[in-house]
Amino acid sequence: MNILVINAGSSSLKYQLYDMTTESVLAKGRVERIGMESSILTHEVEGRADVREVSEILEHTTAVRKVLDMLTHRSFGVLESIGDIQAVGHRIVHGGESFKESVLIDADVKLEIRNLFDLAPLHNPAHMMGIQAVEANLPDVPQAVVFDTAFHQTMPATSYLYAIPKVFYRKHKVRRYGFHGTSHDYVSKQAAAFLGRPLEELKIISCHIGNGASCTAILHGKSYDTSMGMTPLEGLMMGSRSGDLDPAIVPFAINKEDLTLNEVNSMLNKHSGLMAVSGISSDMREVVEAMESGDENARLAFEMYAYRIRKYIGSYAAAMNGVDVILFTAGVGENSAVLRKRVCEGLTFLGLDFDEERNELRSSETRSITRDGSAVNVLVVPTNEELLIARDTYRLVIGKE
Ligand SMILES: Nc1ncnc2c1ncn2[C@@H]1O[C@H](COP(=O)(O)OP(=O)(O)O)[C@@H](O)[C@H]1O
Ligand SMILES: CC(=O)OP(=O)(O)O
Ligand SMILES: [Mg+2]
Repeated sequence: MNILVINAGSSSLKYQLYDMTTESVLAKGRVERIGMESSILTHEVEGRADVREVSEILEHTTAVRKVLDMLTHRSFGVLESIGDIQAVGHRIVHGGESFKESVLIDADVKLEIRNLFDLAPLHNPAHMMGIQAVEANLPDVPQAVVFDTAFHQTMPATSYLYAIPKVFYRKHKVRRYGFHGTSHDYVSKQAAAFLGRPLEELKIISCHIGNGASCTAILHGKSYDTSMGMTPLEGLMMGSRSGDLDPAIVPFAINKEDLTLNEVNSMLNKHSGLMAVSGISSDMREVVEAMESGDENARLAFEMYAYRIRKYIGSYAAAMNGVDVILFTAGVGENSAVLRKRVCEGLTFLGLDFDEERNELRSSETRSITRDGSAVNVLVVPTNEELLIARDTYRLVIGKE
């Protein structure tokens, strides 16, 4: 069975085509700048072709059409016809409290995703465009949705409630949801398999450090607490997001700088984090480069970023009364040895015996970066959200047949 996995953003659409008999990626790519003057489609076929096409793609339906054209292209394609796509799986950032697991799409599911627009105004409307674009192009193909929030639905009330009047939760579902759940779920299972130990026995702290970043305390295989909240703004310092801050700063900024609420929201989501503190970039590679050539603002940004991760690890070790495994994943977590080192340096009190040489080794496989015998295992685990989406979609579609 061939499954197309789609991660639709407001102006972008990433895709991967899986052959589920071997779980191999036949092709992948992304369409960027949808709705702008020159949209860019990048299409990759393992070891065969690399295509970059610039044209005008005004909306998601056309973007999906272009992707399908690419997948069946005479030279760059991997399919005879679009009839060879048997199912489509979508990443949905916000599933609220309605979705505790992945589901096949029907009218009720679409309505519920719409009802959640308020809780994820940047993400869910874009996902809906992706779903509708697939419906328009592949009307008979079953579609599944996989939620970032689903894995965290096991959190206890002590983790998910905010200490504010209950009416906000009752009336408006204001609570902590958590995100990157597909990734935290996948990497925690990979870690247990790597160590050859049952997941149900382990206390894991999973650090998904990418553009968006979150830490999750995974107690015996279930999410117990996580650093993102009602939206993906809470918690760690990120590329362009502030993470935790005193909420009193919001009215203060509105009064003192004459900003609107929307402007403050945009400041905290798009102009804060590494970007704001370094004054250079939201990209960790550029921040590290500047730091290494002596830039003090870049150093401060890096130090704050690492410190916040270490604080969350410490608090989650306390939350679970111990920790067996700390793991790093996603763009920064998988690739930045210097960041991992800085975070782990302050964790010797946990009995963590860091191995600098192992930390420096580059590999696309799961690996340990602590010495044998360390009381806490620190692992680097490559994430693969798309594969998990493809697997869930496959399971749901097969189950229905
Ligand atoms: N070698 C590297 N060293 C440090 N950071 C890196 C490296 N490679 C990638 N990154 C970081 O990874 C981030 C992207 O992570 P990723 O998980 O792909 O993010 P997202 O899926 O949220 O867009 C980039 O912003 C970049 O800072
Ligand atoms: C939820 C979230 O922050 O997603 P991303 O890391 O893709 O921005
Ligand atoms: Mg991501």
